Amino acid sequence: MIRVAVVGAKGRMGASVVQAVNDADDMQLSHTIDHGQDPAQINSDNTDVAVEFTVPSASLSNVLTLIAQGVDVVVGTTGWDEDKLEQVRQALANAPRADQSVFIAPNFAISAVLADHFAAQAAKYFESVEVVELHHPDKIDAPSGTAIHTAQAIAASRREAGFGPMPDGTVTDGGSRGQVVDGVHVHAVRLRGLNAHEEILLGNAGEQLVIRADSFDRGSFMQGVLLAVRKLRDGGYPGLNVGLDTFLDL
Ligand SMILES: NC(=O)C1=CN([C@@H]2O[C@H](COP(=O)(O)OP(=O)(O)OC[C@H]3O[C@@H](n4cnc5c(N)ncnc54)[C@H](OP(=O)(O)O)[C@@H]3O)[C@@H](O)[C@H]2O)C=CC1
Ligand SMILES: O=C(O)C1=N[C@H](C(=O)O)C[C@H](O)C1
Repeated sequence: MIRVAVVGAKGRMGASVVQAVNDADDMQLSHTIDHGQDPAQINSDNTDVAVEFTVPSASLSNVLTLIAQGVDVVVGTTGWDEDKLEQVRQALANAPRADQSVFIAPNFAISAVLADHFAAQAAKYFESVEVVELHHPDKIDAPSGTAIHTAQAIAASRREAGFGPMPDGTVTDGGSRGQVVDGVHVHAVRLRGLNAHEEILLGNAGEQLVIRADSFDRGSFMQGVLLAVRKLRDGGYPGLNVGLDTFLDL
């Protein structure tokens, strides 16, 4: 049995992970931790893998604590940048176990991971690309971590293809052109009734391709979360890995 701890267990995602672990034949829940509780209760004597879904302002500290406790960590919380990722790499270099793993995924839903992958492939064939993400209104960060990741993948693909900036004659902008991530405009919609959705719009003169992923409920993320837990428990992914495509044959 894989012993799994959940950090952020009372949250929307954390509660779904608790249920998914309880429903899995090969896993047992070791600890549930939420705001105000010390994640250092989790250690390598009681837990194999900790799953972390909290808030961007708390996630790095939780992950560093769990690394020091000798536990592998699967992280779904957003808000990661290169500086934070480097702190995780440094902590792993000094971790209690030589083969310790941290796995971070901007999105655990296969539809979103494939949309991201296809968008990067398609980006080198289109003059214009913009990203629209649409979420439930309780989400605290915008744009979504997934949309930032998608925009960065599109930008890398365009750079590789030797593309310059996209055509854009905008002169006045009160904010309606969205946030520019690595040269790609990203727009965020917050609407009651939505869960997690992303559209990538790609345009050439006279044609358009739209790639869209919809997560209608949080169950869509659970298969990816459990896959990551099993992969880390089986070993073979020491250090820091980012993105569910790490485990997929894309
Ligand atoms: N990678 C993926 O596939 C997905 C990622 N996400 C991301 O996951 C994160 C969580 O989302 P969601 O579950 O909707 O958010 P919620 O606000 O529902 O849950 C966050 C939980 O973390 C708790 N929390 C806050 N600070 C700490 C702390 N220091 N230690 C432990 N627990 C803490 C909160 O408690 P309290 O409210 O009392 O402060 C709350 O219970 C977000 O960053 C979101 O973008 C979401 C869906 C999918
Ligand atoms: O907060 C959410 O709900 C989600 N957050 C992640 C993100 O910001 O990309 C993943 C998914 O979009 C759901």
